[in-house]
Amino acid sequence: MTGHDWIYWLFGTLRWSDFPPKGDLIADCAAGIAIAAPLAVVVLLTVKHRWRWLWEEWLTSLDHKRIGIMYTVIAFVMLARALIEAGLMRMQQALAVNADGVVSPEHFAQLFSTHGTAMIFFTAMPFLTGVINYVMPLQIGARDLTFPFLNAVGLWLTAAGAGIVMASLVVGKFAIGGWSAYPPFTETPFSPGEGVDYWIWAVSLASVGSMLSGINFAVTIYKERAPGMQLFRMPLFCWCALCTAILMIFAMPPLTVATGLLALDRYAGFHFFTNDLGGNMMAYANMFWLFGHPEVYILVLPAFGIWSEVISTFSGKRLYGYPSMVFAVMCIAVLSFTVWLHHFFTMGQSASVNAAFGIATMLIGIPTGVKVYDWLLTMYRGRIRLTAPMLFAITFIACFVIGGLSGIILANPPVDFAVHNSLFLVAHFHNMLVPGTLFGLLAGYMFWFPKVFGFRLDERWGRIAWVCWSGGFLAAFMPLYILGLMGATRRTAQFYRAEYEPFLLFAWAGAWLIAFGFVALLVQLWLSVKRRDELAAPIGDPWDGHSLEWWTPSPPPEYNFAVLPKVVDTETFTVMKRQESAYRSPDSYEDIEVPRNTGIPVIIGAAACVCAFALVWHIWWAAVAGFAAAWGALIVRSFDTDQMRTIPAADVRRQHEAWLTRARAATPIDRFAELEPANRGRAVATQ
Ligand code: HEA
Ligand code: HEM
Ligand SMILES: [Cu+2]
Repeated sequence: MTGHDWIYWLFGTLRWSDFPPKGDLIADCAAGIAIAAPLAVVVLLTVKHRWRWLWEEWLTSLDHKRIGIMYTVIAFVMLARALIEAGLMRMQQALAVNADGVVSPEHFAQLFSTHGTAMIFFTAMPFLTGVINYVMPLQIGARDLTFPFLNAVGLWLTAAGAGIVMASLVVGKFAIGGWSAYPPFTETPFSPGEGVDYWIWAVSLASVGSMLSGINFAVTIYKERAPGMQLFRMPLFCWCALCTAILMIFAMPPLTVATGLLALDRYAGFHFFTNDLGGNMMAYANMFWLFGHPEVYILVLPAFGIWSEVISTFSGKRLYGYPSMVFAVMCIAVLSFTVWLHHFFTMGQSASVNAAFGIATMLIGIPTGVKVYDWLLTMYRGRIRLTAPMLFAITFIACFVIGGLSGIILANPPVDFAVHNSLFLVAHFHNMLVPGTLFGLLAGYMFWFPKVFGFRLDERWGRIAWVCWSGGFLAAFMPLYILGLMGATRRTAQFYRAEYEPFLLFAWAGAWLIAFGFVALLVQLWLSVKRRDELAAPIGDPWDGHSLEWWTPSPPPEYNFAVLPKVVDTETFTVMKRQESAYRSPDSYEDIEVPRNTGIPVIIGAAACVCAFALVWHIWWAAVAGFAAAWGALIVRSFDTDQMRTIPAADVRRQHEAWLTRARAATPIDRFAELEPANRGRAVATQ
């Protein structure tokens, strides 16, 4: 064997030249941050002697609440990254009208590919999975998800995928084929090198993780509801979570298959999606969008659930038209599997096929409209409290209707031929994803934060964030509708028409405002942590809530409920408060079983990450080792018969009675002193 063979055997295609410096200032800064930030965390943890705490309390935890929080942390980290990329793209396009701008076309292509991938798979998905993880079991009166171990495996697979996307900042390059990675462009002849492989393995890990989460959520909702919690008594958020879960179960596998087949094409010389030897890229387009369209509803349905909770709570009213809301979500979920072809009207079907899918697409406007009217009617004559989440909700309704209507425009095949892949399309989908999904998740974060940590977030900075995000969104994306109609195409690094410039500059200013919005969120968090004693809300019901999660202490004990609630209504907690039975001592307590912590999911995630990284670089021995380690860890776990831990009834009683005593002693004024002074009067009035 020659020396060169040995290098290939050991390091695959990885060479020194794949490491920084890469000779490009922006790429090197990005690599620097991607190395320095985790290093800083490592140093901080070491200096503060926090490793054991992190491992024992967090990383190995199977508690759905902690897993939910860890998902949210991943989401925030990836949001920061994807926002920086978005800002760079806005800067490039604004500065590159009849000029070179700041990044090369190839770098620009990497930016929209990583931005799209990071936002969809590693920001929005972990965020919504995190919120469902945290809130859904509490709302249905359950002690955990049905499969806590599987839940942790899903988390660590997602983390592994995010790790792979982050690694591409430092080692080699990410794909330039967009978030949808269409072949034949992503086949080896057109995209040699590691970029597409990074995309394939990152997305594969995320897709498997999400499918596992979907199964877990659906089974939990079917099996773990508290006594009396009939399906039609579940809070609307749980219905949305259920429909999301079903979409995850059915929509993720086509993606896993599509990425798998693309991998076979690239690694083993298959021809599924090539233009010759019997391949057909349309098979990919169909599979990708068979996932991709339901995916956009996976992204938006949990947000619909959050909006429903936020709007009803801060309007001091029951949700208007609950059954119609439930049927609307179910209709949207079912219809979302019948419209995927609208993403490629221009790719050669007959006019009648296009018409069928166009009509199916437009039909989704009806159940969505039902929801919009129900939200408006929930607010109508309510005692509205304009807290930060509620302000986001109002912006959402106004903006989402505009984005929905632009979707209906795109659903007309002849019109779509004119604006397909233009900035009009980019405006449409950001108009759904930013005010719909992202604002929804941010509102959920602010709404449930006091539940999770026992103190509220600072309202003033919440409002500042709201102003920046809403104004920034409008400024950044409304000009894109106009640009699209003027003919500007998506995924374009440079334009040569001077009349685009003012709109692009305006959009860039919007991106800055959004960046301030993100900083405002960080300031809000920092200030709130500093002022946590003042903002404390330990009794657990800071907003005068309706559903069961507000009936536990904040933060809730690891077993969620000392005694399981008896559910009598969609708004059981409101009923309990009215009957003054919410804080009564139960007749008896029982021992509670909770899952023991285990490091195996972390090992599986780490092994999967190694395997994926090795596959990207063709380091076969490491890929096999990673794969074997992941499955080996799973097999080891299957022999572990001591997976549960019992919390004695006496401990449960002690903790619970202490909280009850405090809760009973609190007058309504005390309880709502947990609210910002401006809102206190109104909240007390709603009591
Ligand atoms: C959260 C994400 C999200 C959501 C909710 C939607 C919702 C909708 N989308 Fe969008 N869409 C995307 C994200 C989303 N989309 C993305 C990411 C892409 C591009 C991907 C890519 O190419 O990279 C895309 C692309 C896309 C296309 C492809 C265009 C092209 O490639 O050329 C089309 C075409 O039909 C479309 C249509 C619609 C429609 C009709 C809805 C409807 O669901 C909207 C329904 C809502 C309303 C209509 C408003 C409220 C209703 C009323 C007030 C009632 C009255 C109105 C009527 C009865 C009409 N979308
Ligand atoms: C909030 C500020 C955001 C800004 C300023 C922004 C900006 C951009 C820009 C400039 C592009 C490239 C458009 C082009 O092709 O010319 C883009 C693409 C994209 N964005 Fe965003 N974005 C934002 C938020 C989001 C969010 C929250 C999501 C998803 C949840 C998202 C998902 C996408 C996707 C999927 C693409 C397409 C990538 C591709 O072409 O393959 N974006 N964005
Ligand atoms: Cu679609």
